[in-house]
Amino acid sequence: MNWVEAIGYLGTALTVASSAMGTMIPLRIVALCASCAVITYGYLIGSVPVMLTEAIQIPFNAWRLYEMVRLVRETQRAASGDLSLDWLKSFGTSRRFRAGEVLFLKGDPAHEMYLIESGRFRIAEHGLDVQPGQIVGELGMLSPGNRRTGSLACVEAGTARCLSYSEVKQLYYQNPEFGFYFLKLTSERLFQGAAEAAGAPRPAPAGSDVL
Ligand SMILES: Nc1ncnc2c1ncn2[C@@H]1O[C@@H]2COP(=O)(O)O[C@H]2[C@H]1O
Repeated sequence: MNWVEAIGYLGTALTVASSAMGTMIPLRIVALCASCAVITYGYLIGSVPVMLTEAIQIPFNAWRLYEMVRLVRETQRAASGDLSLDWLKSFGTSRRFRAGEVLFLKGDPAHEMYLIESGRFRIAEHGLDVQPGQIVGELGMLSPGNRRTGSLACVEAGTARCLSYSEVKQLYYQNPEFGFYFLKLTSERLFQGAAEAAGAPRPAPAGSDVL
C-alpha cells in the first residue's frame, strides 16, 4: 500500500467511524476530518466526483457542528440558571396567532410544544398567562396517551415558535443540559399542579425560576 492509498483508507475509516457514532459533536468533527482525507485522496488520484461528493458535505457538517456547539454552550448557561431561550430559535417554526384563537384543548392529542415569542396566551384550567420567553405544551409529550393537560388560547395576537416533539426529543437526548432544564420545568409544573389539586394557592408562575 502506498501513501496515497493510505490517505484513502484513512478517509474510509473516518467515514465509517462517523457513521457509527451517536454523539453529535464528535460525529460531526470526525465526519469533517473524513471529508478532508477523502478530498485529499480524490485530488491525488485526480477524481473530481470523489472530491465533489465530500466537498458538498463539508458545509452541512460544519453548520450542524456550529449549531450543536452553540446549543451546548447555551444549555450550560441554562443549567447554571442564566437562561435565555434564544438558541431555540434555530429549531422549529414560528407561527402567528390571532386573539381568540385556540391552539389546543385539554385532552387533544399533543404533537408539539411552543416557545412564546410575542403576544399573550392563556391556559384556561390554571387561570395562567404564558408570557413571551416561556415554554408551554411540553407536558403533553409526557402525559399518558400524549394528551394535553390543559387548553391554550391566544389572548393578545402574537407569535409562538412550534417545536415538534421529535425535535424536543432530539434536543433532550443530545444535550444533558437541555434535558436537565426540561426535567426541572416539567417537574415544577407537575408539583404545582398537584399542590393546586390539594388546594394550595399558586405562589408564582410555574417555570418562572427556570425561564
Ligand atoms: N402548573 C402549571 N404551570 C404552568 N404551566 C402549566 C402547568 N400545568 C400545565 N401547564 C402547561 O399547560 C400546558 C397544557 O398542555 P400540555 O399538557 O401539553 O402542557 C402544559 C404545560 O405546558
